[in-house]
Amino acid sequence: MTTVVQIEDLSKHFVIRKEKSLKERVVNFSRSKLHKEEFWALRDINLEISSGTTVGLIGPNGSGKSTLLKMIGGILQPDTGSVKIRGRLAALLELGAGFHPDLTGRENVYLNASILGLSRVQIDKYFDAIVDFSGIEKFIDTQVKFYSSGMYVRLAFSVAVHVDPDILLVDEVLAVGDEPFQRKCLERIRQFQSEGRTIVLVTHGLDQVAEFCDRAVVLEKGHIVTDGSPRTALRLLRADFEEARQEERERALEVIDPGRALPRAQFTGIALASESGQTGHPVLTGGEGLFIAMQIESERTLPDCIIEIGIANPLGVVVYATNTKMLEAQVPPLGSVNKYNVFVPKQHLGEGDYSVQVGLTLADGTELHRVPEAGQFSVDGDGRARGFIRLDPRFSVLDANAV
Ligand SMILES: Nc1ncnc2c1ncn2[C@@H]1O[C@H](COP(=O)(O)OP(=O)(O)OP(=O)(O)O)[C@@H](O)[C@H]1O
Repeated sequence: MTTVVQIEDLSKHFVIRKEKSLKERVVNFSRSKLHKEEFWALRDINLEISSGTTVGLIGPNGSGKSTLLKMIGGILQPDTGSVKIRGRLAALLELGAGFHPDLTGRENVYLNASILGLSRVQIDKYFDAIVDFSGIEKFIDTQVKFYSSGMYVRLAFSVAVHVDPDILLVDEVLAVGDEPFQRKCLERIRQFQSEGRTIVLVTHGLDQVAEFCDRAVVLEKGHIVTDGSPRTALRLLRADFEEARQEERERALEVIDPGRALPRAQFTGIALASESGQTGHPVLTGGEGLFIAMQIESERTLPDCIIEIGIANPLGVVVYATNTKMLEAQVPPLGSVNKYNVFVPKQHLGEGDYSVQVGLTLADGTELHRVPEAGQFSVDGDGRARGFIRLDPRFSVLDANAV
């Protein structure tokens, strides 16, 4: 496979202008109300993308994903380092990028496609297909400043996929299209994949990354923190999101509950085992049951706690969840160290990898602790089916002489 995008030591900084406080102005004898601050949106990025791969750029808000995509697309210039591209590139970046608001849809198709490298004759040839795919023929002679955001994206995506690109860059914008159009776009992306084109996708739709990408690059604060299989990247990113959520929750609790009336109680140990005694990351075969052992430590006695357990698939979708209240299980008041065991006999999960998540709440639903990836296990299949549940269908022939 050849390298079609080569990024070396790439950095990009922006200058943010902030309003000074009155105190700052007095202390610095300054008349200006603004002060400038340098901000590195990307720092020392090294990335190689091979032809025919689909790469998802993911990460929290403001981590630099769109900036990186714009630099691959040549819209932004690097402050240090370089971006080298091999092949024709089409980009669907921020809303309206590449479109002139005062021109009509028709004029913009010609403008945009010619910027992307198509000749007038080629655009004439593709014009009807572009408009047809966009589904906005009624508005093609309207100035695009009167378009809704969905109409913009419909036309822009349609141009991008008709200019025969080797590399397609797609930012989150697809999300503003309606569901049928999004489905159509994703089908087109699949077609591009089968044709061996390269796609770089920025998205917050983590399920989409798991479904479409061969590789996921996680950005945080302008740095690449993970680069690898979507499963691993998603697991780490979700764990980071959960950690950030817990920290935010702690901070919010400090504000509403300064003396910390809310008790500290948390899971201090989780272990999984198969019915046959395999521990660590057990592999369950033939409907074998699963044991989940857990330990909770609490700083004080707590009555009426609810323990939750969930099983999630590799995309993070919870395929099963329950709690001690739903199970009508008695949880004695929490002491300082508490040990429990949950046994799931005869599980009916389909072949694949799963994770166990646990949570602890008070009876009123107040969350005390949650561990999204408390343990992992796999289920072995017998090759008779795909999917997340295991059924036992029976096939029978009703009439074989109909023809
Ligand atoms: N033109 C600009 N001027 C100043 N700062 C900018 C500019 N463009 C981006 N930034 C800043 O750079 C950082 C990275 O922005 P970027 O849009 O790349 O993040 P992102 O990961 O795509 O975020 P999101 O998920 O919210 O779309 C942000 O803090 C943003 O405010």
